[in-house]
Amino acid sequence: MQDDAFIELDGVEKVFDVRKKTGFLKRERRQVRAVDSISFTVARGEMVGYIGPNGAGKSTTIKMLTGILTPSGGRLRVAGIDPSRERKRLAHRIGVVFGQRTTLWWDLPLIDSYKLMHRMYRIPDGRYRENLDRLVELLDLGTLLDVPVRQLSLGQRMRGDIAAALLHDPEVLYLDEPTIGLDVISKAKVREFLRDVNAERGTTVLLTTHDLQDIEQLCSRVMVIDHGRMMYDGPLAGLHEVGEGERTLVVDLERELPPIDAAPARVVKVEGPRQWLAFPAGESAAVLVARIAAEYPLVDLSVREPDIEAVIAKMYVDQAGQAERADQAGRAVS
Ligand SMILES: Nc1ncnc2c1ncn2[C@@H]1O[C@H](COP(=O)(O)OP(=O)(O)OP(=O)(O)O)[C@@H](O)[C@H]1O
Repeated sequence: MQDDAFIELDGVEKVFDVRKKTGFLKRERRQVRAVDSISFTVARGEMVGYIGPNGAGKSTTIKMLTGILTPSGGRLRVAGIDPSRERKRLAHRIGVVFGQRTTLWWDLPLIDSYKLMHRMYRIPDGRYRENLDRLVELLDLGTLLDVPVRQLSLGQRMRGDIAAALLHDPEVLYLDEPTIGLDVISKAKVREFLRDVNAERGTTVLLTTHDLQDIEQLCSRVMVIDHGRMMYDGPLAGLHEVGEGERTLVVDLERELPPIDAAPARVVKVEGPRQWLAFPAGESAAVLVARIAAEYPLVDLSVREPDIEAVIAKMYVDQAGQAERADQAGRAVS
């Protein structure tokens, strides 16, 4: 592992047991491998994007990093601490913002949530006041402190949540969709603030988002996860290589069996009798299927194009479309 690694994951897995009702009094047990042998390190002071399609395993990873969930396997450390074993000790060193949910008290004025956090985190009085003043100024919260949280707009609430996550000077900040639903101006404010916190305080930031502009404007590195597996870890500019040249064959066998042996295809995931095989795009799927069918009890199959590539392409197309529409609107006005 890197010496300056602040966040370290080595072969981390999370498997959920899911029970599904399949009939009257009949339930079927199934395992969902939400995070599948993920390894990465983040250095102190780095700002890294963590992206992927819905259900890819991003939130599950963040929940393990905060200690809310215990990994099913592998090794995970944040600031040298095992999050699930020492959740309280870690809580003093991390800040979390879930864009879709608030950590603030809904019916209380914003300032009362901060006062409660002051006590909960046992922040020394001087430090609390200094941080509060700085955050109120930077996030433009002055006129909002006496307003009950439920009366805040989404953008105001988000700024309130970000301040709450930073009051105790955490060394690492996990942001799960911090700009979701915000207008262009609020997005710009939040991004500018995060850039400053990272630059001035050296706060390590892990950012989950569906908005590639968040990544473009904030992160020099991006990690892409799909079906619980790391697909890409590198600069944003290299993203177009993700998934290029590979397709996936999803095979349903009659029963659970050891991973299928069909080189050059390789098994990338197994869930009960279902196996996922990645194979070079240039190979014939029909030949591969015939080979597997001759040796294994095949029930069903499908060929999938790389999901992540499609998702990222879609993100780019959506954003290019938005930029074009904004451009056209701007031209119409002028
Ligand atoms: N508590 C749980 N019990 C069972 N399955 C779960 C649980 N939490 C997550 N999962 C499953 O694990 C997989 C990964 O979910 P996760 O929420 O981590 O994805 P995500 O990448 O954050 O998605 P999104 O972008 O939609 O928030 C999904 O298949 C999800 O249904």
